Amino acid sequence: MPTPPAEQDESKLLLDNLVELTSQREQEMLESSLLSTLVELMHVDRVELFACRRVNGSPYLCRRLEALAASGKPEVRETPADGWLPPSPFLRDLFSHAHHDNTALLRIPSGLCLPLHCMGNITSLVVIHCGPDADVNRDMLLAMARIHENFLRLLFEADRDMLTALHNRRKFDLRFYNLIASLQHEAESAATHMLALLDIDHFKQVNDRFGHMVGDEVLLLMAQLMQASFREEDGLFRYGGEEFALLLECGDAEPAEVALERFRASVRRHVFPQAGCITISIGYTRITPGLLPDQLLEQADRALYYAKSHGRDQVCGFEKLVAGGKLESPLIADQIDYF
Ligand SMILES: Nc1nc2c(ncn2[C@@H]2O[C@H](COP(=O)(O)OP(=O)(O)OP(=O)(O)O)[C@@H](O)[C@H]2O)c(=O)[nH]1
Repeated sequence: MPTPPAEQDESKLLLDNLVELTSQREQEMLESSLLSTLVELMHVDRVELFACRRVNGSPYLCRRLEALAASGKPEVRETPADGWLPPSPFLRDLFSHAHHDNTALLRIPSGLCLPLHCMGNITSLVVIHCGPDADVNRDMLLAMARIHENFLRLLFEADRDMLTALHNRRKFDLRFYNLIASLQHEAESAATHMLALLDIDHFKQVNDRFGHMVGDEVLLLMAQLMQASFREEDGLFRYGGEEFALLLECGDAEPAEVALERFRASVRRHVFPQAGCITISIGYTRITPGLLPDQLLEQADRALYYAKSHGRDQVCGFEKLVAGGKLESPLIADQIDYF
């Protein structure tokens, strides 16, 4: 029996949305695609996404995205940040009891709440504003959530370093290039952005004296110390081997310098099992709009090289070294090359 035209339209809409959903390569794009798909398939006016995280074991939510029905494709936009807030009472149970229940779909006063998981944690909540009594296709909704989660896991694995679980070089490149592109478009950025390169001192000796497994453990512990020391929104990456990259945002350069120096001192105080005392050297530079990614990386790398060749266990800023006459200004180098 031929399929009725209305069902054909629904199936085509579903397939088109699945194609779009699965072609995304970034978490933000994947989420925006899911919201827009849900608005279309559920025939609702509004779907929202809340990011979830735990601080000292307690869950917090932050409203991030919303999709609104529009003529043609739904309109997806970032919502103004309200900050991280504890979940409302009817959502609290979700985080305590139903945490591992992958089929949870909650009725809430405004409609439905669909939790999304990645690596065993609820990473976001989707709120579908369909009213309390809407008749919904539960199976289809849950299937969409599972497809989204599978792709999220693939993205998570593609973006992470296997040893430390920090973001990897691929993710760094993407984040760094996007940041530079966004700064080019802002006439004057209110925030200061810093790029720092961090390298473990004499790491070869750790491997040589204690073996690669202990070396690997030092890398893993170093990543955990970084996560405990820097803010959630700071970008922390394993750049390669025993080198890490950081992207920090702050009001001006000084707090970033203080944070880097505080981290260097905390590593120096830390006693690593077997390897004992380990030090790090850090080179950083301000992400000045107009400079290319390679130029900025070279500046941070020159500051790191300076730290390494002047005793290690220190934090050096490129701009300060130039101002102090300890490194040649890139402008002078350019002029020499040019003329
Ligand atoms: N265990 C372990 N070692 C690694 C890994 N990646 C790189 N290394 C080692 O890191 C060491 C880096 O050594 P070098 O580049 O000579 O630098 P260093 O000994 O840290 O000396 P300085 O940087 O000059 O202070 C090499 O021995 C690499 O084999 C890894 O994933 N695990």
